[in-house]
Amino acid sequence: MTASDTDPLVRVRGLNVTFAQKRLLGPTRSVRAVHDIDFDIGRGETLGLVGESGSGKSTTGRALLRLVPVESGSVQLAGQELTKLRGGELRKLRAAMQMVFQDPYSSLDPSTTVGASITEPFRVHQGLSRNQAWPRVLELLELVGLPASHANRYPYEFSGGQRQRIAIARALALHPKLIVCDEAVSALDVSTQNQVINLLEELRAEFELSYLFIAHDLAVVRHIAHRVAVMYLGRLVEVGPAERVYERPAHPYTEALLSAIPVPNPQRAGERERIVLHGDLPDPADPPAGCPFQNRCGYAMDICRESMPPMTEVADGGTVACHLQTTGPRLAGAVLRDANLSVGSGQ
Ligand SMILES: Nc1ncnc2c1ncn2[C@@H]1O[C@H](COP(=O)(O)OP(=O)(O)OP(=O)(O)O)[C@@H](O)[C@H]1O
Repeated sequence: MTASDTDPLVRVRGLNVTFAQKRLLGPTRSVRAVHDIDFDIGRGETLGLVGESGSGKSTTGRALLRLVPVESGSVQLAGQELTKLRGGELRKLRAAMQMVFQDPYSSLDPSTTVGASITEPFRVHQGLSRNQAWPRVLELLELVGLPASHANRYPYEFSGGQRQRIAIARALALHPKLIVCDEAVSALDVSTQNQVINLLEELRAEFELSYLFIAHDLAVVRHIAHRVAVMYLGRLVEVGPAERVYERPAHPYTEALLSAIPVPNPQRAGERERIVLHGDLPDPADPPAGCPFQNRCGYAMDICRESMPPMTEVADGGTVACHLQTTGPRLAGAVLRDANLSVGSGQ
């Protein structure tokens, strides 16, 4: 099957990932980390994937790259089904899809110069010697804003932001189509975060890259995502154009995540009520009945405890899995609060 330029680069349908978790006490249990999710990523598009720790974001990113076993569902890259690939075909795929992690220390060998680390993809995938790959390494370092002369330095000689640039340089080596950035800027201070995000943005525009940009914090994603997908307990609960999601969240969980972002303009500070989510994310091995968010949702109705809401279209863009969309008032911030539904508000 071939894909036209207008088809999405990535097409995920009905993706499920289940882990067997061994426990010290008690039998091994089965945890569905990703539950029947669908999404697309366009060519040159950045999809932000947000949600609390444990919601299944990293597992989703890893499943795209086949770094965790896919239980069922379809993942296509440019029209090619990836879930059935083996051996050499899988290695080719790994060149087209790369991952940048939160902690580049884990991906950069501390005892190897960064230049030598960046030669690795050329050696493994293209059979080049270190000398043959070296000119490309120098180009890549300059592309990510580092002097080529730093190629002979070791990871510990760089700051966190510089190490992340090196990880990005290595990810770019084989001209990928998609980069999964898994909390790639989360450990950096805000100004370094902005610099790395600006770099990612420049590279996206120059090479028509697509990103799955994973972060637990909606504030980080705001500056880079064209669309945002919100994940809760292994499920996507809302997907939509970034502007709409930030201005008019359609899911109470998205609204709560947004309410935790400080409002930069003090004159607007009173406009957004802080919504405190009580309790932790439920145990994914023992999810609540009905909607997975119902036991923490200030708007929960009887139906929410009984049945899983289907994904439905939001009038001004995207989709949401929430009974409010079909039953009762739709969530549109102030509208719901005016309707005097209970919102757990904090300080
Ligand atoms: N290799 C694994 N073996 C067993 N369980 C796993 C494994 N990886 C993830 N899980 C479980 O899957 C669920 C989702 O984890 P995942 O890391 O994908 O979430 P996340 O949203 O990325 O959170 P975080 O930001 O903390 O990484 C969690 O319950 C986690 O314990």
